[in-house]
Amino acid sequence: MESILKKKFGYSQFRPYQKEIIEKVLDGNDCLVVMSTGSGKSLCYQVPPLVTGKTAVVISPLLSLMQDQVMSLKQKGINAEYLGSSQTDQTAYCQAEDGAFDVLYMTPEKASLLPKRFWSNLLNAGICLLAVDEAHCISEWGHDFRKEYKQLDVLRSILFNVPFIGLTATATQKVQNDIVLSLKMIDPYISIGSFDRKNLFYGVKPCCRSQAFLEELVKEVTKYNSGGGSIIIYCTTVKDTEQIYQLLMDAGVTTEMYHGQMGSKAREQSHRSFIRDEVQVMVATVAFGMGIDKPNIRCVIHYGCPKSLESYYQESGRCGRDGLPSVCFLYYSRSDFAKSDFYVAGVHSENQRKAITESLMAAEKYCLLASCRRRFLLKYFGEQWTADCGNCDNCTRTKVERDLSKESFLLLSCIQSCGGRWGLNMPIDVLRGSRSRKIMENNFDKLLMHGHGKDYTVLWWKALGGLLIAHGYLKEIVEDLYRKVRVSPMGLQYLCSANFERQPPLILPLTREMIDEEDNGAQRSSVEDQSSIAIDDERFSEAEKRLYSILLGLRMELAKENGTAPYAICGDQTLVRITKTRPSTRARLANIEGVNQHLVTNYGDKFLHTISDALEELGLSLNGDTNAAHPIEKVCHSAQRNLNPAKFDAWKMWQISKSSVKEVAMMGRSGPIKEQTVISYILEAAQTGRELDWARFCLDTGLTLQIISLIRAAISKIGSRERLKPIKEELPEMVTYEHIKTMLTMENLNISPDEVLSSTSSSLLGSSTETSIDAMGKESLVRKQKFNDSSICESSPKKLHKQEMESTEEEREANENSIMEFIKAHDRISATEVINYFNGSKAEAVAYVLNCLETEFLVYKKNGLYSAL
Ligand SMILES: Nc1ncnc2c1ncn2[C@@H]1O[C@H](COP(=O)(O)OP(=O)(O)OP(=O)(O)O)[C@@H](O)[C@H]1O
Repeated sequence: MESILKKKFGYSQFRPYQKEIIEKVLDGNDCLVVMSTGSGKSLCYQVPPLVTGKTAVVISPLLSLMQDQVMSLKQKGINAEYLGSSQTDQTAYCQAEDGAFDVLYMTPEKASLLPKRFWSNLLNAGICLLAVDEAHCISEWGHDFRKEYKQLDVLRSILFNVPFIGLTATATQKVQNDIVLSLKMIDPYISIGSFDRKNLFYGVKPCCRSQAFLEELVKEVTKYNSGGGSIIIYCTTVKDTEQIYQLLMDAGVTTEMYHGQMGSKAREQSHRSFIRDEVQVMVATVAFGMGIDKPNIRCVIHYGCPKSLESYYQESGRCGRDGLPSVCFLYYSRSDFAKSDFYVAGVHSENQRKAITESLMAAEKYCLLASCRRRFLLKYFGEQWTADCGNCDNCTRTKVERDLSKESFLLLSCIQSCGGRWGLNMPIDVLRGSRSRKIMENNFDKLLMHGHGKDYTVLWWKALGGLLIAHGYLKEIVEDLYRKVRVSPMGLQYLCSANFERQPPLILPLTREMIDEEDNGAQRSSVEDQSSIAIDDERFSEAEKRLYSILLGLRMELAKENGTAPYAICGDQTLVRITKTRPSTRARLANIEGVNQHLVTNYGDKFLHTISDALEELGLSLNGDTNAAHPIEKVCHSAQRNLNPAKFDAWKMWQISKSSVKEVAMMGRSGPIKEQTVISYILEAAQTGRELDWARFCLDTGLTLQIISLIRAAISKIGSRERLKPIKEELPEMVTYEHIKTMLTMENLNISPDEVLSSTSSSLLGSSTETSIDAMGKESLVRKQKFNDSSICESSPKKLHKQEMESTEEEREANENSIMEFIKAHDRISATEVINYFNGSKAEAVAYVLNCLETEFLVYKKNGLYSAL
């Protein structure tokens, strides 16, 4: 399975839950998968057909989504197709029933209309699973119920022995039960992952629909747009969509628009140009919801509160699917919360009407919150999360807290005196001294607190109401589809402990609305400070930024040539890794996380040539930061610790000014210092998170692969790496304390010395080896006689060590098969170990075969260690 994962998808390891789910499906179990948006659910049904050679049938709600997925899979060399009304290829149907496709998508309508003969033919050819994507659509309790999904149960009796998988990102317990029952699942394996999307920043702000606000919004979008990523602005109405689209276009931001009143051709066109990166900004209604599978959306803005918290989670979840930091903003106005009548119109089922009203209430609460938004979201989906996330507006904003005992007492006692039969409007009107007919009829003008709340606006009181609900002093219920607010037992307790003159302190954080209201709405129309959340630019140098944009151009060109979307060629994060790594060979390219075999075979040479052509002008070297090839778990330890000026100077001179250790030693702040001291200063800088060119550092300090293996042998002999002295005592004089410290520091920082040193030694091997590998392309596995070519690199550091080995051990010669066998038997083995083992062949030749095996996707290297694929 791992081999399929790397070859077809370019990934070196499964994400949490994926492997278990795939194994369960392969064992024939039904499965229910509830995992966050962008967590990688699709892989759970895309891998089994590649393992079994049988078709996976996938039910998906939208044609556009199916088309995008098919396009993406084709770029991975996976045979995929969809059946639906817009399928123009008539042969697709016949091929589908013959089992010609690995993955076959269809809408629920299509699935229930296909004749039995189709299914029995496909069953004969082989079906490995039936996946129901967006499975929450099957449930009336779900936020997006679709009646066509209900008919899918007929397939159960036809596909009796085929495992069914239901997949969704949003399912409460009720919805989960409904999915299992509706799909007639038998003892399903249920996998529920976290709903947390760590890379997303959540922000909310009240807005008024003024011209000034819209202008601010346009400014904001323009700013994000200049950062390069894609943006979606979701509007709640077609009118808003058209207005914002026009404003953006007038401001010179090339934008697409998508809503239900557009013709299907126009919508398709709009969708396509957004997906293909021809435009960066999309203004849309939620009609442009589920179908978006674009990984590099950096910002999702909701202009207007969505109809439910589930929808918000789904729609904002389109953001940052490639795992890079991205932001989700929600701009609401109070009138958005009064739309439940509109949403329930035409819905006959009482259950569904209640579910819709409650979901809107949850979205309202999310908007009005003064505490951590992520915690609220996760709690809503049943996850316990106690800490503040530090990655939402409420966590990052300086909290303004105040004693609101007087105001809270007034509101609580007024709600209690009004009999708990109303929403917030009535008690607030009483507090503000209204003499409306309703108030007079109910004698509420006689209440003690009547008119005592005039100092604050209606909106301020509503915000306080929301705050008291969030803190448990009030509770909101839905009765006969009306929202009512009552004092909770905790609120009653508070009322009992207080009276009109004196109340115990009640310190609460002010919500943004309250602050804005107190400032007389001075900031209400602006989107201001949210923009301070900068998207990490991956810490590119200027030259790397230019290379990245050249590679973006190449990807776009390749996508156009192949009629596909740039992200289907490879994701942005993969492109970042290619930029940082700057591979010189197909093997190095293949090794990069996210690069699959299809890319290497079809576009590999174009990438390599583009990189090598650009480098000279940009002043960058080939085979740059080889550790950037894989996702690195961030090393935090002491990363933020400051360095003292002498250490910082030493690091700066070496890393930035590119001086040698010797030169730095000569130019110490207060006179020359020892080279050993310089080395330890630089290593300390690396430990505090500063960048270091490890390849140059190893060269400068004389650390070689041979020394690394000697140090490793010494460590394994004494069984500890804690103290340097015993290690040093096991080693020849030539190995210094600085060598040992450097190797240990690299390993502590999760940097593989083997990887860094193989890259330096293979660049030392000169271009003849590299070119011959490239020129031989796909059938390039090396022949035996090449190994004995003694002209290659007489001075390789490995040679000395190999001579030592040769004198004591039998000679083992390397060839493609013997190396493969060796790696299979010793999973996760370093290049040095392979080279040392094959003592009958030259080190360079062994490295060369390893390179070729890697290009062929027969072996895979991670953290400098090889595994067989
Ligand atoms: N094992 C993996 N390693 C790295 N990336 C992965 C892995 N599995 C999936 N991905 C990537 O994660 C992204 C999201 O995956 P996917 O589209 O399957 O999400 P999803 O869970 O179906 O989301 P949604 O519910 O929003 O449709 C894709 O770009 C996919 O290629």
